[in-house]
Amino acid sequence: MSSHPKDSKNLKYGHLALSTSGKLETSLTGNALLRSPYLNKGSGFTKEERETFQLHGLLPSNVQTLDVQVKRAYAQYSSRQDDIAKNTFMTSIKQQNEVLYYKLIQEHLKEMFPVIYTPTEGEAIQNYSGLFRKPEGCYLNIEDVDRVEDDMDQWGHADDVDLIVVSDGEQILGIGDQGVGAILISIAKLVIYTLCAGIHPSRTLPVVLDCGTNNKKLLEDELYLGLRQPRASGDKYDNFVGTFVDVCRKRYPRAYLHFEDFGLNNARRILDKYTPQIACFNDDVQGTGCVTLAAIMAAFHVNGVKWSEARFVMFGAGTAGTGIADQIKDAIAHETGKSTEEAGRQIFAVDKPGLLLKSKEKGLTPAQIPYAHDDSAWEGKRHDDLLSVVKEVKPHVLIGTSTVPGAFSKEVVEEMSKHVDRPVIFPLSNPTRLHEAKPQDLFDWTEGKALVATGSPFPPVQYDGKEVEISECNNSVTFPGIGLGAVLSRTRLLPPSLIVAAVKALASTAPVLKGTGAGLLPDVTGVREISVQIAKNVIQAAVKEGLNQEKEIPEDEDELEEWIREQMWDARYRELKLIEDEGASAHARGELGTNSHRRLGSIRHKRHMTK
Ligand SMILES: NC(=O)C1=CN([C@@H]2O[C@H](COP(=O)(O)OP(=O)(O)OC[C@H]3O[C@@H](n4cnc5c(N)ncnc54)[C@H](O)[C@@H]3O)[C@@H](O)[C@H]2O)C=CC1
Ligand SMILES: CC(=O)C(=O)O
Ligand SMILES: [Mg+2]
Repeated sequence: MSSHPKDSKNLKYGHLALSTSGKLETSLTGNALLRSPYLNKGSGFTKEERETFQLHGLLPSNVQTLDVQVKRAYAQYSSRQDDIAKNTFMTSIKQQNEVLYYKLIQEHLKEMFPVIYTPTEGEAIQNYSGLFRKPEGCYLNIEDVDRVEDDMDQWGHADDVDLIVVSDGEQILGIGDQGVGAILISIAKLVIYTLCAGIHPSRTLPVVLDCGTNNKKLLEDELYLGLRQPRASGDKYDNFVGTFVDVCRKRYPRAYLHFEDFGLNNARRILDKYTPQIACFNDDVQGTGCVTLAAIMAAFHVNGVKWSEARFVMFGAGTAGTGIADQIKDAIAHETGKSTEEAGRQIFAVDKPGLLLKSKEKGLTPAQIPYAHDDSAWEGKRHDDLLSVVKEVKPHVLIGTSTVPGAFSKEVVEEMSKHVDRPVIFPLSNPTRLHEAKPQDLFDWTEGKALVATGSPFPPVQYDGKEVEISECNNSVTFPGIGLGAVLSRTRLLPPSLIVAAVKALASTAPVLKGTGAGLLPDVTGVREISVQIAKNVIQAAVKEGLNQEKEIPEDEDELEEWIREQMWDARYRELKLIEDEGASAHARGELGTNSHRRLGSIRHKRHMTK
C-alpha cells in the first residue's frame, strides 16, 4: 500500500521511493515518523536514529531486531481466535509498520496467504463497513465525476505511482456486488504484487470506483460506507470509468493499470476498449486464463492427452470462464495449426441455460459467442444441464468458474471418469465455500486419478494412505510477474503476445514438469522467483514488439534477471537519513525527474554504496 497521500504529495521521501537499497531520506521526526508506516521501525529504531529523529521518550528503551519483532507479531497473530480476527490484526500491523507486515507474511507465507487473500479477504470485504477503522486507498465517487482529477491529485506526482489496481466492486471474487468494500480487493492484490514480485509498496495505488450498489443488504445497512443508491450503468458508468482512465493517463502516464472484479457486462468490454490505448490488464480475464492454461499444460504432460483431441467443458462462462476459454483456444490453435474458430469447437461452455448454442446467440455476451455450438450437432441430445453435456462431450478437462458450490457432483465426476483415464478437474470459484467440488471428493470419486487444482488453497487430501498436495490455480501466481515486467519495461501496451510470453514462463515451473513433485502449479513459497521468470519473458516480449519506454534494458538474459531482482523491493529496515523539509521536494524532483535511466542508475549506485 502507498504511504499516506499527503506524504507522497509532499515528497518527504518520495524521491527515493523507487530505490530498493541504500539510505532512505526523510524530514519526518518524532511521532510523525512513528505514524508513517513506510518508515516506522518501532522498537527497531537504532540508538543513533532515536537521537537524530527525536524519538526519545516515545519508545521503550530496548532496541530490537526485525526478527524479534516478527516473533512477537506472530505470537499476537496466533493468539487471535479466528481467521477474520487474524485478517484484522494484519491490517492493523500494515497500518503501523509496512516492513514488519511484509516480513511477517514472508516468514509465514503459506499459513498467512489464505488470511490476507482468498478466502478470508472475501469475508473482510463482505464486512467492510462493520470492520472499518481507517480509510486506505483512493475512493472515487460517481456523483463527483468532475472531481476525479482533484481526488487523484491527492496521491502524488507522475513519478510517484507505478501500478494502480482498480475495482468497481460489482463482482468481487464469487461474492457479487460489494460496493465500496471493493477497496479491499484492490489493496489485497497490491499486497500480493509486493510480496510475490517485489513491487515497491509506496509506489502503488489502490482505487475503488464507487458506482453505488445493488446489494440490498448493504443498502439497508446503516453502517454502509459507500454511495447508498443503485449501481449506475450505461453512459453515466462509462463516463465515470472513462474519466478515471483519462486522469490516470494524464496524471500517472507511466503507471500500469490493473482492473479487478468488474461485473460480467463491463469487465471484458472495458479491457477491449483500453487494451489498444494504455498498458492495462484484467486479472480475472487474463490472469486467470494464464494460470489455468499453465496448469492444463502440466496436466497434459502427466496424462498424455493431445491438444488436437482434447475436449474441454467450461462450467460458468462469465468473465473468468471466457478468459480461460480464450487462452485454451489460442493454445489449441498454436499447438495444432488449426484455425482459432476450429479450435473453439473443442470447447463446450455451459452457463445458466445450459450449453451455449448458436440459436441463443442473441442472449450471449460477445465473449461467449465464439464458443456457441451449432444446434444441428445437438439435435435430439440433452444439453440443458452439466451432467448431460458431460455425457455427450466426454471431456478431458472440466473447469468451474460458476460460483455454484457442489456443481461437480459425484454423478458428473463419475460420468467424466468413465470416458477418460485421468480427468483434469479444476473447481476455481472463490472463496472456498463456492468451489464446484472439494478435492477430497474428487479423489474419492475417481479412485485417486483426477488431476486437480483449485481456486483457493486446500489442505492436502488423503488417498490410499498417502497425502497428496493440491495445487492452487489462482491468478496470484501470474499477475505479480506480469505487472513486474510491465512496470520495469514501462511497456506502452500489454497486447496478447506479452500474456503468451508470461504463460510460457509459468508453464515451465510446474513441479510435475521439473520432477520436484506432483503439483500442476508451483506453490506460493517460490513465487518471487517465478515472478522474475515471468517478468523476464514479458520484458523481452515488450522489447521485441518495440513497446518498452525503458531503454536501458540489458540484452543478456543473466544480466536482465539481475536487473529485475535489483529493482524488487524486499522487507528489511533501511538506514534513515534526516533531511531538511524545505527544498526536499525540489531536490527530489531534480534527482528523479521522469528519466528512468537516471532512476536505475541511482538504484545501482545506492546498492553499490551499501555493499
Ligand atoms: N481461481 C482464480 O484465479 C479465479 C477465480 N475466479 C472465480 O470464478 C468465479 C466467477 O467469477 P467471474 O467470472 O468473475 O464471475 P462472472 O459473474 O463474470 O461469471 C460467472 C458465470 O457463471 C454463470 N453461472 C452462475 N450460476 C450458474 C449456474 N447455476 N449454472 C451455470 N452457470 C452459472 C453466470 O451466468 C456467469 O456467466 C468466482 O467465484 C471467482 O472468484 C475468478 C477469477 C480468478
Ligand atoms: C482470484 C480472483 O481474482 C477472483 O476470484 O476473482
Ligand atoms: Mg478477481
